[in-house]
Amino acid sequence: MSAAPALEVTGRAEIAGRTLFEDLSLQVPAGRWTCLLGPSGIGKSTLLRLLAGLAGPVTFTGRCGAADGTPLQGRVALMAQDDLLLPWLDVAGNATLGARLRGRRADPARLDHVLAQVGLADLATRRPAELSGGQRQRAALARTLMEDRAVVLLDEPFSALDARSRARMQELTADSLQGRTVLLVTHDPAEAARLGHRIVVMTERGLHDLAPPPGPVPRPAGDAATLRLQAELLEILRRDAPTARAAG
Ligand SMILES: Nc1ncnc2c1ncn2[C@@H]1O[C@H](COP(=O)(O)OP(=O)(O)OP(=O)(O)O)[C@@H](O)[C@H]1O
Repeated sequence: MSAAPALEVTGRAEIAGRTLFEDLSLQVPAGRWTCLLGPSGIGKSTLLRLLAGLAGPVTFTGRCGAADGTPLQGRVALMAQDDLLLPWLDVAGNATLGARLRGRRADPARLDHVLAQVGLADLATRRPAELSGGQRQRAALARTLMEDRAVVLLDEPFSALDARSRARMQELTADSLQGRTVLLVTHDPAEAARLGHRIVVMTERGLHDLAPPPGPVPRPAGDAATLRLQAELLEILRRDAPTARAAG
């Protein structure tokens, strides 16, 4: 894996003739977890797609990419909100798709390890249609972990999981992605408070930066400072428009 770079997105974006954000300035520190929250439709997934080089219908003006100026291509993995599993491939085939698309053979020992980590070792030969929503999401997570990239963009990666699996997958992912630059989009204040070295709320008025609780991630869910931040985040998200200031 190459060294994990810091990321930056500075500029404005428009989609279908509508301004999505203006004068946005987001810095994502190198080798850390940044959690991004905000109301539905504000542009969080769009930011991830821009960083992944998938602009789609978005017109973006500004700087978007690694702060070291080197293209992110080949250094970034995106786990999209939609699991994007190929229906004709089984779990193992989907998890190793990236390697095969690059004309390589995935390391079978690593595949076994990752599938065991996400709890899908016994379901490796199942097709997506034979999986539950949570199992599909874990298959998509396995594919992302198999990519072994320095920059990992996660769009609500644990949203379909039951509480127990969610806690386990948060811990596994935090452990597996140590030292990488991770940008995690989530609607869950508890998740952000557990996992974020940096926590940013995106609103119509801009970015709102919150000080993370002390301690290494993943923080214990019942930790007093983590619970306090969770409550603060919930309050901010319930308010329509928190005081905005550029996160930088
Ligand atoms: N292909 C498209 N054409 C037109 N508008 C789009 C398209 N894709 C997304 N949008 C609009 O862009 C805006 C931002 O979408 P985006 O998916 O980035 O929001 P989000 O903050 O990630 O929302 P959520 O939390 O619901 O996933 C939304 O208003 C959405 O309707």
